Amino acid sequence: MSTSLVASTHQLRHYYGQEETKKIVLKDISFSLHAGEIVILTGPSGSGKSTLLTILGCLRTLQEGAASILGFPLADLSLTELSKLRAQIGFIFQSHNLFPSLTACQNVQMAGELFPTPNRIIQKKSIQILERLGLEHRINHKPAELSGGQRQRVAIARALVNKPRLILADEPTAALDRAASGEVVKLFRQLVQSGERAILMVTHDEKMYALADRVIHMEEGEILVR
Ligand SMILES: Nc1ncnc2c1ncn2[C@@H]1O[C@H](COP(=O)(O)OP(=O)(O)OP(=O)(O)O)[C@@H](O)[C@H]1O
Repeated sequence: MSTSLVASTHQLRHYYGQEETKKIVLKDISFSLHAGEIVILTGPSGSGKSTLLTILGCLRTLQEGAASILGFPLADLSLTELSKLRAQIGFIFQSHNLFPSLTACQNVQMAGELFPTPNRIIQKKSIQILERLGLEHRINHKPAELSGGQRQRVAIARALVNKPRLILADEPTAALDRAASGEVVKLFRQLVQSGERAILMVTHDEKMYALADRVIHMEEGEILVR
């Protein structure tokens, strides 16, 4: 396994609310994620898992402590730099936010278009990953014409098409049947094999546990097991 650091935090704290409603939800979180690793984040509902994922994904502002993603300390970045960094992170969240007016293929291509790659290559890659995820018959369908599990697979294809170095996932296989979730597990394994990228995910899927290098357990905003 490579030792290059993909993401790290040092004494990260996060609060919601203000004054009398202010509540701490992340308490001095310090951890590192290295290239080549698949790490699972567990913990009861409300323990702070999603908050941590969204901070690492530059979707939520860093409040206290330090976090560094792909070598960039988040506190030092401008909004433009943060959005460039965000484009290098693959997100798989439960609310998949597909564009309703675009087909499955066009939704995946949108992610590819963030980079200066010729359109035909992006289209080819988008089709390849959709096929890989068993959606070869749904490439030109719009989200409303797809089942929940198919929409989830389009969202996974969109998150992975650029082969991001950091992949953040919240229950990526929850809406999938056995075959589709098996395909996602294989895809994740292949993605980290090169030793260039890392995956941090919240999951209850046993197949993912078999794949993981480490499990981080959170309770009430703290990391209990490293
Ligand atoms: N936008 C918000 N405003 C106020 N409080 C929030 C907000 N989002 C989350 N919280 C609270 O912060 C705490 C941590 O929530 P978070 O969603 O990070 O936990 P979680 O471990 O991901 O939970 P789950 O497994 O249910 O998704 C919870 O007490 C939650 O109620």
